[in-house]
Amino acid sequence: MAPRVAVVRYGVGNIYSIVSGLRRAGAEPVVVECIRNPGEWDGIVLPGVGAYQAASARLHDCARELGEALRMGAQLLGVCLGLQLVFTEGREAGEQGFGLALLPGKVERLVAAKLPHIGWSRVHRVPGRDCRLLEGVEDGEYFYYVHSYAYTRVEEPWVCAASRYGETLYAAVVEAPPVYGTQFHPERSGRQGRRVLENWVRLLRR
Ligand SMILES: NC(=O)CC[C@H](N)C(=O)O
Repeated sequence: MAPRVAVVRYGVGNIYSIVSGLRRAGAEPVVVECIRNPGEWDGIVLPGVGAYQAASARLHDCARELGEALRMGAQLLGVCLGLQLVFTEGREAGEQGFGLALLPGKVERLVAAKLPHIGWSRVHRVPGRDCRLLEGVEDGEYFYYVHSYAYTRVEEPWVCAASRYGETLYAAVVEAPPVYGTQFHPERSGRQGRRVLENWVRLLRR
């Protein structure tokens, strides 16, 4: 039985590449506006397209049920914007927005000559930290990014891999079970991205 995964649609961008990536990774993805039946889900994905403020406003409408689903055993995967929404707050377009605060800290603007960062960057594990999403992936592999903001407290124990863009070193992979996230887009990162999704799906109860 394929694990059931809710893909929360809060942004305006195309989420169907993450839906097909999850299906290829062995899950049964269902696009939802909000989490209504917390016990129904083995996994919840916060996809990575859209603006922080709009997404956080929509997501707060179902933060309670999302938290209940995690308490009932669902695993969370935040992708790009979705990872950013896991933290306490984010700053985008000069405004302050509030995330789900599942992990402490804020998302900040990258320091670089050219933004957004659109393209492939190397992802390096943080030495000594277990990174289940990167199992079977070579250290220094390239993953695809589209962002201007990131979580930069790479010294925190839940950051298990990092990338650098411009002058900013930032979290590429975050793991604090049942919360997982990637700043890159695994669904747009070829075979190594597919492996990341397979690793996450494998964590879900059957
Ligand atoms: N892909 C995205 O939606 C990017 C997330 C966020 N808007 C950022 O610029 O970092």
